Amino acid sequence: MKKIIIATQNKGKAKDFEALFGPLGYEILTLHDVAEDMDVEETGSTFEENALLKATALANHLQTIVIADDSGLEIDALDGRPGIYSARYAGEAKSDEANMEKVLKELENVKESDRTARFVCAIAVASPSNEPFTMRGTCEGIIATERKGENGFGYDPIFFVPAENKMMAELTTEQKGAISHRGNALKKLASNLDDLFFKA
Ligand SMILES: O=P(O)(O)OP(=O)(O)OP(=O)(O)OC[C@H]1O[C@@H](n2cnc3c(O)ncnc32)[C@H](O)[C@@H]1O
Ligand SMILES: [Mg+2]
Repeated sequence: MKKIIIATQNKGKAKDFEALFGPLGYEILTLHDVAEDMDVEETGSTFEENALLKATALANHLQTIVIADDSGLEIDALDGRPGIYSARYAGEAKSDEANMEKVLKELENVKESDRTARFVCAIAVASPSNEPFTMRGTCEGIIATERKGENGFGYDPIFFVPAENKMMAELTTEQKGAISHRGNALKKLASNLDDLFFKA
């Protein structure tokens, strides 16, 4: 099977990518498979900058083409926070539970019509020989007042998707991929995957 390497430590993201790439005939490898110890500092000020940092570091290390994803949740009532700090919003321990708790508390007195938010995903593609590039996908939603659903990861249990009339964590991985920020970013790449990764 053709393999695509993703520079991520996040198992939830890896699962999303497996559902997106699997049907196209690709197997996913992550940092756990190819460079367990690699931890790139996310010092950029945008999703794109951070995705480029992660993809370029691993592409240089492995001398092959690599994808990275930098993503997060932008909440309008919080001026776009947690944004690029989504993974560590409640502290360096990177706890999904604590992050959701913090968001729910900050929105305690915010009415439903003002709880609009979006997931954002920047995907970077880097290789040793070509200029790296990025693409962005988004997914609009509303922050609920309590958790619901068992699927997904991160903020999925508090993110209501009006288009599906369900929480993100109530969707299957396949359903999520069809409407998610990650799926929408990848759609821009999918048409020329083979050209990019497996040029004869
Ligand atoms: O950097 P890597 O190793 O890829 O893993 P990470 O979890 O640190 O990833 P990011 O730096 O891109 O931070 C993304 C955070 O945004 C949130 N997030 C991103 N995509 C999400 C999704 O599809 N569903 C729920 N939360 C998501 C979640 O808290 C992630 O930890
Ligand atoms: Mg990260």
